[in-house]
Amino acid sequence: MGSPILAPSMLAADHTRLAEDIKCVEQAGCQWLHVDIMDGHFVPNLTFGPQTVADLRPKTKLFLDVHLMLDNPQEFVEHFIKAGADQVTIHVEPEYDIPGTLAKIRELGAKCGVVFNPGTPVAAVEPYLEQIDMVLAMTVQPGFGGQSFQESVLEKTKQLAAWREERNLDFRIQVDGGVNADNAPICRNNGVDTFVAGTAFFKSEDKVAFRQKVEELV
Ligand SMILES: O=C(CO)[C@@H](O)[C@H](O)COP(=O)(O)O
Ligand SMILES: [Fe+2]
Repeated sequence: MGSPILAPSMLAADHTRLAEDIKCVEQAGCQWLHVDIMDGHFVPNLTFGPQTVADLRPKTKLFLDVHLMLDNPQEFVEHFIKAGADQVTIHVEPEYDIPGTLAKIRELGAKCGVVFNPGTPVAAVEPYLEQIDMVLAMTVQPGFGGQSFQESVLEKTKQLAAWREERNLDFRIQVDGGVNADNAPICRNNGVDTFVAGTAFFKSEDKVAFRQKVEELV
């Protein structure tokens, strides 16, 4: 299990002043920034495109963790990696060439991961575990920030952690949706090492303390 990492989600930032809000993420001592890309088809919402990532890239050294919520991610991974994404995660629910897309992400020099929704069986990601750097277990239905954490998903992160250990694999296990400083400990107890937090991070008065709680430093 990797050391705990907090990845604040840019979705909950002020979209008219992204560069300033990203400075808050850096000042909190974070290493990662989670960037949600939505297409209005796979999820009923729209967010950012490759241009946003390209414009942010020279402004920050944060590890850009790009979560693609697209029906056709295979058509966009190259654009996001060329724009500066450090890692790209792709959903397993749409029909497309998932192993080929993961291989393409790696060839283009980024880390890769797979994502599954709360209603998707954990078995859907099992075929890719040897090919990835991270599995993202959604703890809300994707599309919007500010929803309630679905604790039942942690049975699946526990299963992922068991597979990781039994097979001597080395992927991170991330949760995304409704994550806060109160539910981070139960996530950690179920194998999670990477925590996306949008609303809870940006609303917290003391962002350094928030990070320290989630990363188990206090
Ligand atoms: O991918 C998504 C939503 O689809 C997330 O990354 C959200 O941005 C998390 O926001 P909070 O639930 O933490 O407010
Ligand atoms: Fe996300």
